[in-house]
Amino acid sequence: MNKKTSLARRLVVASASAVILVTLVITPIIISNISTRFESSRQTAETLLEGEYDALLQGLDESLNHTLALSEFPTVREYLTRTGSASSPYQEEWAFRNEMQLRGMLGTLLTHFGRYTRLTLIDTAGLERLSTGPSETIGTDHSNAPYFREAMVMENRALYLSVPYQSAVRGAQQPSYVIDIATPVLNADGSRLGVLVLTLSWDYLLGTLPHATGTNDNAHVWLTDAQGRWQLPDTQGLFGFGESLKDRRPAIWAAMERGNRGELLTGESILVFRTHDLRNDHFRSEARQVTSLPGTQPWRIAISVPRPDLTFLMLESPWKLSLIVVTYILAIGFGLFWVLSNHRQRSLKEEAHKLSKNARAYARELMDLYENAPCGYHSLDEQGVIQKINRTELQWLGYSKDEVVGKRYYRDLVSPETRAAFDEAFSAVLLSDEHEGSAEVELMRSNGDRFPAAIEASAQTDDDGFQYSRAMVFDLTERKQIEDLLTRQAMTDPLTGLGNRRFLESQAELEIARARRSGEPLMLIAADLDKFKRINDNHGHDVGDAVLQAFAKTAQNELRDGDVLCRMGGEEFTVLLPDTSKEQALMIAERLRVAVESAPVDVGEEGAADGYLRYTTSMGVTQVLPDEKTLKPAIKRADEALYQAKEAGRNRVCWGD
Ligand SMILES: Nc1nc2c(ncn2[C@@H]2O[C@H](COP(=O)(O)OP(=O)(O)OP(=O)(O)O)[C@@H](O)[C@H]2O)c(=O)[nH]1
Repeated sequence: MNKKTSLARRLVVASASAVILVTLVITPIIISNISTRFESSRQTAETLLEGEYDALLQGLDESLNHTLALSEFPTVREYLTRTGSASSPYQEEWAFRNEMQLRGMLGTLLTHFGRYTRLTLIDTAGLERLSTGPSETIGTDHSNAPYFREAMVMENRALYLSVPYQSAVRGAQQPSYVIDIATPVLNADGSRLGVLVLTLSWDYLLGTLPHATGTNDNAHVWLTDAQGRWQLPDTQGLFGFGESLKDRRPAIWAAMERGNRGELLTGESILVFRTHDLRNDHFRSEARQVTSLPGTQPWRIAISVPRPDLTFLMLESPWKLSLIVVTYILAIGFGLFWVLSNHRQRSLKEEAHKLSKNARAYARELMDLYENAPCGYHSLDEQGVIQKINRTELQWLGYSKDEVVGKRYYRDLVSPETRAAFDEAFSAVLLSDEHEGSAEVELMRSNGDRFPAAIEASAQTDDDGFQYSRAMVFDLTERKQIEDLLTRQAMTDPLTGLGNRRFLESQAELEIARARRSGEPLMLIAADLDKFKRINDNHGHDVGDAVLQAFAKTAQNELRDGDVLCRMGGEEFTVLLPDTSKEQALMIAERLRVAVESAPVDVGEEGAADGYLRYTTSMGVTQVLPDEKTLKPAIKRADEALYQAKEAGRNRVCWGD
């Protein structure tokens, strides 16, 4: 998985975690809020139900009482008592006044209360005797109407209540719902005079209910008859008048039918309900008995309020919704920020890890270079004690790190002969302005061997001054060997392998000094091959070379180890004889002369007739005098003696004073 995918995945996880976390925190709060709100809604619904119930019954009971009061009104009785046409002008006048009085009173009643739409007086024959309302219908036959038939058999103060129905109302363009309240009109002696019907505006009655229109708290009033028929006009948009709740909401209806009071929860609302049976519960009125059509009572009255849920709460309190949204946004924002900053930190850590890995590898490399460098490295403290030393130098010296670090003075590893040079260089490192010093010394291995080395050191300082001295050490063994070889070559005669004039001079210094120390005489022989030019000329240069080599060999055989034989150039040779007397020197020279004379050189048949070339040598012998610091005077004397030997006929030895 690449880095981008992993970051995207972590961002998603962080967002999801933030959402889950916030949800976990706010869910109990919301649930508690909903439950509090639920309880409050339930109580509101119950309070509203009681209010609606009381208002409905109060309005209805008032109307019942009005009906009863009217039926006992004397003018009403008198009006119904009158039968046939007047027999005298007085009676006619009285009847007219009675009717006017009644009409005036009823008109006042209708306009005063506003809730009644009509009042009808029916005589015992079922004929309408008087009515107030949208139209005069005197003489109409009501004998088959249920309210007439029921009222005609009722006792005093008993009432009949019709179901609400639609009817034309005076002054209104649309028909509206009304309910008829009928009661018998009896004379004081109990004889039946007729029936009084008061028509109550159902719309008006319901309009007095505080929540009938559903404008308060989103509460709705429900009212059905005993069959579940909706008894309210379609003002709340729930059901139409007469619609069957039983068909539309069977579950609710079934629950409502099960008890007189109760509470129901639907998906969207809380519904509290109770029943009211006008036939039994009319005790706030003065009616003795109330009758209604079968199946219309009891009423079921209910209040529904919206059931609080999350959406309800949010819509109810937009600031809560905003708070929740802001909380989610903040949590997600924090989650994303956390992931991004964490990602950055991780990248930095990885980078740092990489850098430190590189640094470690670099340090290892440096350490490797330090330890296995072709030169030695060491660090000394101010006292010259070894603090650090690399593997190369340890191998040269034959020690382990533990044996020297912190334990040995470096100068103890320097040979006593070269220790002064080391001390001087170390002092320069400590004390000189440059804090640098170098020396060529001889170092001693653990097994006692020595080897030449060059040390180049410098001091490491900081604000506190000297910290330690760090030195590079070079093994000079090879260089010395090369130098020695070059020196040897420079001092050696390539033809004979003997030392040359330079070698003689270097040896002369030593021998002169030694002779002076020992007091023993030092002798010098100068030898020169006789007629050598002729050998070259007669036998060739190669034969000449062979003769020179033969002489060197012969002379080496005749001389001791301590004697110094050199070829001075051409056919001239010199011998230094330490600890040798004049007699001995002359004897050695003579022996050499004889040896040469008696040892012809094998040059092959082209070189000589018998294959052997005979040659001789002349020598001058002298002493290197004790007061002479160089060989020069002695060589001069030996050359003079040699010259004498040549002059005297060659192949002889002469002494030179
Ligand atoms: N083959 C050979 N000849 C050399 C070498 N060095 C010098 N000579 C020769 O040695 C000869 C020396 O000759 P001279 O100095 O005249 O002396 P001589 O012939 O020995 O005569 P006397 O010394 O008087 O007996 C010269 O011919 C040189 O060329 C050498 O390395 N090899």
